[in-house]
Amino acid sequence: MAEAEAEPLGPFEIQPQPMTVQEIAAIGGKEVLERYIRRADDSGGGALDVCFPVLGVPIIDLQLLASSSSTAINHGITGEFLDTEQEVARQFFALRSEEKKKYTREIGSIEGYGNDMILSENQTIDWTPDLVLGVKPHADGSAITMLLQDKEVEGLQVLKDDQWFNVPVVPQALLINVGDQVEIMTNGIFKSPLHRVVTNTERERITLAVICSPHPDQEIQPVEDLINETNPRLYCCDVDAPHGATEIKTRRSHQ
Ligand SMILES: O=C(O)CCC(=O)C(=O)O
Ligand SMILES: [Fe+2]
Repeated sequence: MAEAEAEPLGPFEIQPQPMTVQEIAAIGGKEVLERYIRRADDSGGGALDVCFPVLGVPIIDLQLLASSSSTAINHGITGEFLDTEQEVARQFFALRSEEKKKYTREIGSIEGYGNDMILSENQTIDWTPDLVLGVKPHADGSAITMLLQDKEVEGLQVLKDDQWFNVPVVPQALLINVGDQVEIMTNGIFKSPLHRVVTNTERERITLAVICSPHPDQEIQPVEDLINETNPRLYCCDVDAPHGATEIKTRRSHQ
């Protein structure tokens, strides 16, 4: 097929370009051009000649996220649900020891009742905080741990700058603890804190913990983009090697 011949371009008018605001200002123009005038039906908000309230824009200090523990509120879990969870836990621990032992944790399992053994129903322990710790100093081997702490009774302590600090109770907030795996993945930017729980001679304390971890077969290592000349790799990818996940956990719990 023969190619269509291009139509010769006829004379065309050059449309005058509207002046920019800067050009108008430069020649001292005072009149507001029609196209800049806000019409009554322009969307949003009503009159412009009023005092506007200041919007509270939250400031997120990202540095705080790098601190080892943080408290999450407005997490969307209802207070009623959290109270029920805590009540169920309380009821379970109030059962007779032989009942609880039916749910004893099996060797190698992470599910089930029991940690340090109760030797007899009549066993008494002096819970004086100087003598007995509720939970020994450790860092969590998880990626993150979420703790629903007892609403009234403190006990959790975190080691910072060689000093133990009490973690305050914030009812129905979730305490998010960075675990060893996130410490490794962030190449040490987020630190997995050493923590422990002290006992209370007067009052019972119940904390619920949700432990979040990748699959045990999932090899973890620092994110490559976080490693550079100024931030060299702090952890190897092989968990059996020095500074691997296993090592960091044991090193910390023996400190
Ligand atoms: O009881 C607590 O508040 C902390 C428990 C804890 O450290 C843990 O479950 O790893
Ligand atoms: Fe812990």
